[in-house]
Amino acid sequence: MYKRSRLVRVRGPDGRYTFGAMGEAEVVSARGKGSGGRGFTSGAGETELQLQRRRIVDRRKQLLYEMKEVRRTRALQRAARKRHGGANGQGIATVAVVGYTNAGKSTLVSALSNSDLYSDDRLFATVDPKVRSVILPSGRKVLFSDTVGFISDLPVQLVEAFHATLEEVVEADLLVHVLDSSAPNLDEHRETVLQVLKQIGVSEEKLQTMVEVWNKIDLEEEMGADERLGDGEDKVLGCLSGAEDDDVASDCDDNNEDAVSEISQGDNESIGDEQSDYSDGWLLSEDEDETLNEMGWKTPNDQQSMVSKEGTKTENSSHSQLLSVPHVKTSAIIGVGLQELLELIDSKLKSQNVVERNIIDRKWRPPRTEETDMTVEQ
Ligand SMILES: Nc1nc2c(ncn2[C@@H]2O[C@H](COP(=O)(O)OP(=O)(O)OP(=O)(O)O)[C@@H](O)[C@H]2O)c(=O)[nH]1
Ligand SMILES: [Mg+2]
Repeated sequence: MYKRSRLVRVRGPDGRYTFGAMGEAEVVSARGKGSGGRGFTSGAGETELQLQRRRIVDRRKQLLYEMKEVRRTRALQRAARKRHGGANGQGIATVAVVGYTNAGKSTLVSALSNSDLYSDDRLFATVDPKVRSVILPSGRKVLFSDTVGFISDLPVQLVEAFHATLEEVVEADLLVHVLDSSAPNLDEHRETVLQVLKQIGVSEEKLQTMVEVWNKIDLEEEMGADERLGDGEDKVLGCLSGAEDDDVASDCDDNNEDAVSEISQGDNESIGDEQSDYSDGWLLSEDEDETLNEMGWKTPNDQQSMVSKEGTKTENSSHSQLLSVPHVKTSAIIGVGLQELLELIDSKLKSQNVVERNIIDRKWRPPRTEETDMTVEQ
């Protein structure tokens, strides 16, 4: 969608008109025959611009279809997991590991499960959740779901794209929030993650029971707070979060600036309706709001109004989160704090079971009537 809204005719370095950075200024006939760009078209056909647009639309359709399939498969897998009993007949509990991108989620899940998940020092290393089974100290088996990392102001399209992944989070029995303790903006990261969790419909109750892990404590000892985040990473995040800092903003736009300045007046007609959504309209284009509503998600607009309506409430709850201390400090790399984390997860799941059982007990207790009282007395 981003590319689609940026398909404009621009003058290339050789003086020829091209589409975007790489397109060709050819006029292509309906049969796909190029006419050499000499202004000659053979009958009704598609211009290169239309062709490029159609390709993008088709590709998007295909990807949306595939995502639907992924969601369907995962839903079936989750249902199967719930059916297959754990120790006492209930399904195997799932623990979703969430957190800001690059916090070390994959590394931590790998360390906990003695397996190897792909981890990398870059944004969005994980885009597909992987499930790993882990035996807790009590002997109980649980499944850890490594998830995609969050970033501030997750664009609508990305929220949509990660929907299947984020469903795993909503469905999980317990959430483990991994924070990079060496990140200078740890509080912002925490806020972002909480916002996204709320946005995707995680219940307040689950947020309350969420375990907070401060990872990378080995780095904490090694370096000072100021030299923590790499320059490049800051900039990328700045672009994604629409930062208004001049330095960052100009860096983000560098790639597009030439193209923008070189759009000549005569090109307006070929730009057509692209013109209207050229400037960042891709974030909110078309039916996105509808799509999200269909999924039962809160759109960014909803969320804004939700924040302003429930301003005090949101502030209060996030404030209490901000003041909270980490439950566990870990280093996924050198293996510190892992046992402690597993023990905490064990006890959280145990207490959850007790609460659930209490609710069921209460639900099934027959109503107290005089007759039953008398029966008991006899
Ligand atoms: N020093 C140190 N580095 C760590 C630790 N845990 C993870 N890393 C490094 O941090 C980087 C990111 O780790 P990942 O596990 O890919 O992070 P992630 O949270 O899964 O990232 P996304 O999948 O992009 O959301 C990698 O280079 C890891 O080696 C840790 O405890 N200490
Ligand atoms: Mg990862």
